[in-house]
Amino acid sequence: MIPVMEIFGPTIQGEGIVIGRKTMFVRTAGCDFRCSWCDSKFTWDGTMKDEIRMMTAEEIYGELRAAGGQSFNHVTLSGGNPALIKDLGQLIDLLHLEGCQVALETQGSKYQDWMNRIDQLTISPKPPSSTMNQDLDKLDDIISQLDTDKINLKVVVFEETDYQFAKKIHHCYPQLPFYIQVGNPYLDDSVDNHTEKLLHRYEALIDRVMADDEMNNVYVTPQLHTLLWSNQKGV
Ligand SMILES: C[S@@+](CC[C@H](N)C(=O)[O-])C[C@H]1O[C@@H](n2cnc3c(N)ncnc32)[C@H](O)[C@@H]1O
Ligand SMILES: Nc1nc2[nH]cc(C(=O)O)c2c(=O)[nH]1
Ligand code: SF4
Ligand SMILES: [Mg+2]
Repeated sequence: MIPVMEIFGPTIQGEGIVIGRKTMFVRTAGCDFRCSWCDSKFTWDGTMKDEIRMMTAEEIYGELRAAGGQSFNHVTLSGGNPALIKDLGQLIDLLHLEGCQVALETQGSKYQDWMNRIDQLTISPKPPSSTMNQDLDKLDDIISQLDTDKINLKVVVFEETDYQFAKKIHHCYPQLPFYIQVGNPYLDDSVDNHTEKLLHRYEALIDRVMADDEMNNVYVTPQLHTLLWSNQKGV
């Protein structure tokens, strides 16, 4: 069984290596981290615990089709930390059988043997501003068990210490595609539009990377969905 917090889409993947891709989302409940700026706290802080549903892979697939019809062939699994859930392998296999590609977002704290069956696996180690103390040996152990052609790294940056952390991670794994993503501090879920402020922060991060001759092989990205829809749920 899989603890599901929400199923939504089709929408665009707003982040990372498949940014812009038409995709459905399955968001699992529960996380082993507590990032200070987590934009999906409702997956772990108890405020929406009544909405968690224990579902089989078949039930999730049925709901994806009910929401998206035939209008998708890509599904993103996020959370919370979907890597906590052993049974997710059944959903990944079913989605593949049904002709869908599968992406997954995780922070690199847990390994599952289904990870090598993900088409685009994004690992997003947490920088100092998150207040998490990412175990870099564990991260290394996980990365060493994965196919390098399937994984990419994404580090969120709010401040200079985060930027230095991002650099360190990139230089540990120069062979992996590296995404540096601007942090969003505007986490209220009102429909207030924070686009202009977010674009300023994005531009500042671009300037930082452009001036740095040790960060040439990187992608600097915003959260596209956040520019469009702020931190609304379900988009
Ligand atoms: C909500 S997390 C869920 C998956 C997994 N727990 C993780 O952190 O990778 C999905 C992505 O959103 C990023 N994220 C979370 N809060 C953010 C924020 N306030 N600004 C920018 N990115 C954020 C995370 O770093 C991660 O890359
Ligand atoms: N559109 C959209 N793109 C996303 N990329 C990563 C997301 C996430 O919360 O993991 C996310 C999300 O919540 N919505
Ligand atoms: S690891 Fe991901 S889901 Fe968990 S608290 Fe951090 S950003 Fe949120
Ligand atoms: Mg999100």
